[in-house]
Amino acid sequence: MASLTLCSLAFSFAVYILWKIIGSSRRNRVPRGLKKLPGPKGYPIIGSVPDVPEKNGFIKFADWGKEYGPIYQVNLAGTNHVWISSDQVAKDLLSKKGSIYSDRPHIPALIDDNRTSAQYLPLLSKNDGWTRQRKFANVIMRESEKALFHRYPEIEAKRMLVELLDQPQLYNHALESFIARVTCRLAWGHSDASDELKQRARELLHTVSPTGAFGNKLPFIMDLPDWLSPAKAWERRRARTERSFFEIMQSEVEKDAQNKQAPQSWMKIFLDNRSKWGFQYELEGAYAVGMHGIAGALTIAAPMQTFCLAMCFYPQYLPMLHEELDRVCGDRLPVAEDRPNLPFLRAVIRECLRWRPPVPTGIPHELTHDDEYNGYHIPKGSVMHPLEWAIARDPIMFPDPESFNPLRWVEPSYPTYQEPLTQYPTIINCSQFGYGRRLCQGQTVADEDLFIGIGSIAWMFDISKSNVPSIASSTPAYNSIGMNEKASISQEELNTGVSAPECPSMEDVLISKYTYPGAFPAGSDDCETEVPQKTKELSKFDPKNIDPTLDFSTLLIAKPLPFKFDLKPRDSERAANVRALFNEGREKGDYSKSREFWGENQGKGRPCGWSKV
Ligand code: HEM
Repeated sequence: MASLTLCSLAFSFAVYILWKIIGSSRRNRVPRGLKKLPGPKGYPIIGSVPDVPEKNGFIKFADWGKEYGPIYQVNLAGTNHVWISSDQVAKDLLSKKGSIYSDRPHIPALIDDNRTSAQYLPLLSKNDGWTRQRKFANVIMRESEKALFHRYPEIEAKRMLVELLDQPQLYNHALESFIARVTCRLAWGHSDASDELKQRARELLHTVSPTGAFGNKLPFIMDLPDWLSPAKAWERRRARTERSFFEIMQSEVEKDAQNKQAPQSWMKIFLDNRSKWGFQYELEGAYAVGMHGIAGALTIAAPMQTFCLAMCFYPQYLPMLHEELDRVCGDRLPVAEDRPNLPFLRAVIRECLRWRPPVPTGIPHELTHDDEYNGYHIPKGSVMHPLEWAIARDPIMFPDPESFNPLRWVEPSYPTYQEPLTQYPTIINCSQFGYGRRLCQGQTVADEDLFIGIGSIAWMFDISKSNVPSIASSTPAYNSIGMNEKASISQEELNTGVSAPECPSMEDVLISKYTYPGAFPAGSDDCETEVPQKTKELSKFDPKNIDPTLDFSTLLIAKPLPFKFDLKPRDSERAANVRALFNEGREKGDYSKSREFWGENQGKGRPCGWSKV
């Protein structure tokens, strides 16, 4: 049996390698009169894979951009990847030639083909499924924007602030929960499933990230039977759980709608106009809505975490933000209508996205026909990366690009300044949302969440680098309905050190990424038992030399890893007001408790449930 297993493994691997060699030699033929794009030479078969570090690989790609120019190519395990570090080149190709540059590459680690299965809109090929789902997405986004997102961000901001007051050391958890609850309400009308949504987002991110699932590194393992391939079995369970979750959510909203009790949501819009969308089967609507939920839950917390980081390392800007917020809002929290009057808040948000782009490598497009650019040949099938990290660091457009400087958006002497200040700066249509026909569809949701979320935190708190460990808020953690009492995201995201002396030090937290993250219940006292152990891999990494503002997670959506800082209410009156507002909301039934979907231990050992990531 064992030898049979080994033989089939060796055979699959050999076929895979042969296929890669044939494919790559075909692609290497450059038509007469054209040049090959420059780029690193790499090794036979595997190309430049060993030269790309797992951590902050985007910096390596940006460095190659400085060496080889604004467009270059790299062979990664037999696939031709083209990296673009200039906004102009990205526009010339991905936008102006959108008809051939708008496909998506295959993601081998997914159990169903991302290009054709109509499950993952952001990953679909440029086909009919993509067209009809994008049309649907346009409608749901327009409707939500018209309704000021049903004020969900403002409602949830109060709960987030109370969580931050009570347990500042779990700031990452509070920020992630804020985003997941708003997105959950937008998708299905209530926040009950926000923990589940976070977990679905987390697992999917692992599967689709080149540095995540094993199946993306060694695609042939996805062709083996499940019993021979634990990574494939893991993915099958993830996909089954995702489908089941989306089905449950759809059928619940349908039931509520029949009883005339369904609040406005993207799902309700789908159900109210079912025949209009042209979806092929009922579940396509469940996926179209669910995927927007996941896309939101994945991305928007990253700039909020970056905001905390920036305020610690560039403290000169927080008083300016406080001044603007106090002048415009006084003793109340910011609301949607304040947008035209808060240009500096918008500048800070815009700068967070530029300084630390949430998707630093961009989401790749695939080229469907051979093309030519400035005398260079770009072969069909190339995976095209608008490298956000480098694009946002163009020194002409962004002088002193490594510095966090929101003034570049509000002072006329900077090239990025734009008027009128009632509208600009804005994050809408910035390069961090991509290019051409695949432009991000959730921009307005992200804009609103960040405006209200970051605005509320800045209105309420002083944020500063932590020098001496201080004691957490004297108010005991709020443990009643509506507050989040359990872990729903990884240790990496929860295990922060804000103002909690007994929690792991920053060094411990840095080291923690080398152990596999597990759940760390919010509110649990035994931080010490969770201090991660050093592992062998630590030899690759010296925590003492890392720039703390560059300590990011390694998946496709890069988030600053938790770090230690002080988060203190600016005055007790604000804190009391927000608590009173939250209590009022609770009494009205505005805040529901998060719900478990898969039974005990999040479905451990069952066909559906949470998987370790
Ligand atoms: C700060 C937050 C966000 C960032 C930085 C971001 C970034 C991106 C990027 C870079 C792309 C790929 C664009 C391209 O291929 O050229 C994308 C696509 C997409 N985003 Fe976002 N996004 C964010 C929030 C959201 C939200 C809140 C939603 C939905 C509620 C969303 C839904 C989508 C969808 C559906 C696509 C796929 C479009 C397509 O492939 O046709 N995004 N996003």
